[in-house]
Formats: sequence, C-alpha cells, structure tokens
Amino acid sequence: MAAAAAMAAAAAEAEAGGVCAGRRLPPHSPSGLVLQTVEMHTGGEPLRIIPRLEAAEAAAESGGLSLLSLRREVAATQDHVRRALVHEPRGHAGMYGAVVVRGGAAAAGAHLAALFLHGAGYSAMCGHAVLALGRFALDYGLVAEPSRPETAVRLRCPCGPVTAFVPWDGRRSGNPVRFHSVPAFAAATDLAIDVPGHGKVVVDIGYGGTFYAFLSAEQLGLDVCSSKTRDLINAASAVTEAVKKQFKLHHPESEDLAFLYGTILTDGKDAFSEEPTTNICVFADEQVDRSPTGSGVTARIALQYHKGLIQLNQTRKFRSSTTGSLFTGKAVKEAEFGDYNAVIVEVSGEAFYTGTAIFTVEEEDPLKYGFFFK
Ligand SMILES: O=C([O-])C1=[NH+]CCC1
Repeated sequence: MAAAAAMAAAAAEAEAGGVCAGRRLPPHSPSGLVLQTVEMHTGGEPLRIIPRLEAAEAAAESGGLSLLSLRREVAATQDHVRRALVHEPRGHAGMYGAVVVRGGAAAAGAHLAALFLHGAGYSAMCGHAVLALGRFALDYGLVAEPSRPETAVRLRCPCGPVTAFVPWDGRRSGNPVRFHSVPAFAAATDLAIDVPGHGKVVVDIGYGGTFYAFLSAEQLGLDVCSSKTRDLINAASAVTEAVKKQFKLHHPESEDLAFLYGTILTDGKDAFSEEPTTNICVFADEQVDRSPTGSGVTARIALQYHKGLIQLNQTRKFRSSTTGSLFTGKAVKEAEFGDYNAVIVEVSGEAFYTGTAIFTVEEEDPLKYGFFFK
C-alpha cells in the first residue's frame, strides 16, 4: 500500500510541477540554441520536424532563394542545427528530419516547403517525410481551411512540387495519407556493374524525386527478408559506390539533383502481384530506412511501368524488410520529364505523432552539436 501511496504522491507532485515548477526549459546557456520539434514516424522511419528555423526563413525571405539554393545556404551556414538534432545524443544513426520553410520564393505556391535532413546531410526528396508533413500541415494550421474528408496539401521539396492528400475530420488529420510525387522515370535498366567483393551484378536506376540503384539481394548472395541487416548494408553500400564510379547520372533540370542517393535491395518481385514486395533502402552514409521508402517506391513503380510489368492505376504493396511496415504505390498518369518518358506515381502510407520536444544547447558542452560514429 505504501508504494502505491508514494507513487500517487509523486504523480501529484509532478502534476503540480513540483519537480520542474514553472520550468518549461532545462537550464541552458543564455546564448545557447533552443530548438522546438514535432516528432513523428512513418512506417517506423522517424521524422523530427523543425517548424521554424529563423536563419533559414531570413535567408529565404531576404535572399529570395529557390529551395535548392536555400538547401545549399542552410548546409553551409546552419549545419550545426542538423547535427545537433540528427546525431547523438539528441538523435541516432537512423534519425531523419525536416525543416519547414514558409513564404519566400522557396515555398512559392505551396502551403510549405521542406528541407530534408539525414545523418550525412540533405536530400532532394523523402516520401515518408511528405506523408508525415501532410498531417503536420493540417494539424498545425499551415492550411487555412482544411476540407473534409480529404485536403490537398501543396509542398515544395528540393526535387519540386509534391501534393499530399490528407484525411480531415473537421478537427484533426488522419490516415492513410497519399501523395503524388514529381515525374518519375527509369534512368537506366539492366546496367552491368562490377562491384568489388561481389563481382558483376545487373542494376536498374530509377528516379522517384531522387535516384536509387535497384537490384535483387539474391544477386549479392543475400536474402532481403532473412539476411543480417549489417550484411545487407555492406552489400548495398558497395553497390552504391560502384555505380557512382561507373555510371554518370543526368537530371533534366538541375545538376544539384543528379546524385545517387542510395541502393534499394529487393526480393526481386517486380512483376505485378497482389502480394507485397519487400525491400530495404540503404541511403546516404549507410543509413537504413525503417519505412518502405516513399521515394524508392515511386522509382520502383516507374521502373516496373517502364518494363511493362504494371499498368496505370494498378496498386502494388511495398513492405519494409526492417519493420514490416507497408506503403502502396501506383502509376496514375503518364508524363514527360526532359527526354524521359515518365509517370506520376501515387504513394500512400500511415504517419503518426510520437511527441513534441524542446532541445537546448549549452555553449560549454564539448559535444553540443552532437557526434556521429559507425
Ligand atoms: O521515404 C523516403 O523516401 C525516404 N525515407 C528515408 C530516405 C528516403
């Protein structure tokens, strides 16, 4: 009985704020950073949303910067914020973030623009983040008058305009969220690549807002569902490095976007089926997506459509090998993108809130902007 009474007393004191009476913030240096975030995940992949980053907004407003230029500016001048929030101790090896930008040329014609943050830097597109940001935009008032049962949220991503369609019940957003991405295309198919330690493999390269190499894990002597994650990471990373050396990417609009983001190993099930196809995405610096990877699903659908393996409006399920979470994907219409025949792909998935946070920095902290090791 005593323990229960003690717990009740402690709960009452905490409730009354006895422990942190009136303190919303932990003690920190007067000049130290204070960063408020909204925490979400999509299919297990985290999204640490920074609703406002004053320096980014100032640069966007004063400089009239495009989102791609703003991405370069933030990387050059505000990278300590990314490191502080994505790296340990505030983040972890799988952490992913987004800086919300409103107003200025960067967000022209959109409800919000987003800069995507990962362990090694900044990406061009992130589908799991778009699904979460769609809900965030409705629940945090970035869309003036949401409409039931579903509201279109216009986002600008570094790769271009993306529209999310978010359920709205009049009070809060819901799931599943879906989005239409930028035109997606097959950049190369059946490319022979010599991968050190693995010999010759055949890869496809698809664009779903960012470029990925795709191949079945079987070509590397692995199984995407049962092999050790470390082995899958090592093999996928070796493929990424080999493709970077042996194939030059071209992006129809910007050389800023002509980079290979990573490699997605699959179960080889590219022909249409009602059953899910499983993949694992290893991107940036050996970072593993816990979700099925929205930009990867977009590119896989474009490749499967290019190869005649699926038709318009045929929905496929994509399963993450790490968490078992599911996204769906379907090509909804044909498009042109530069010299490429492309498709507009719809991806759907579920995003959830996991909390809000206030992070502080003490100037005296030798690890104040985080640390990263593998
Ligand atoms: O969903 C997505 O497109 C991605 N999630 C993490 C890397 C890219």
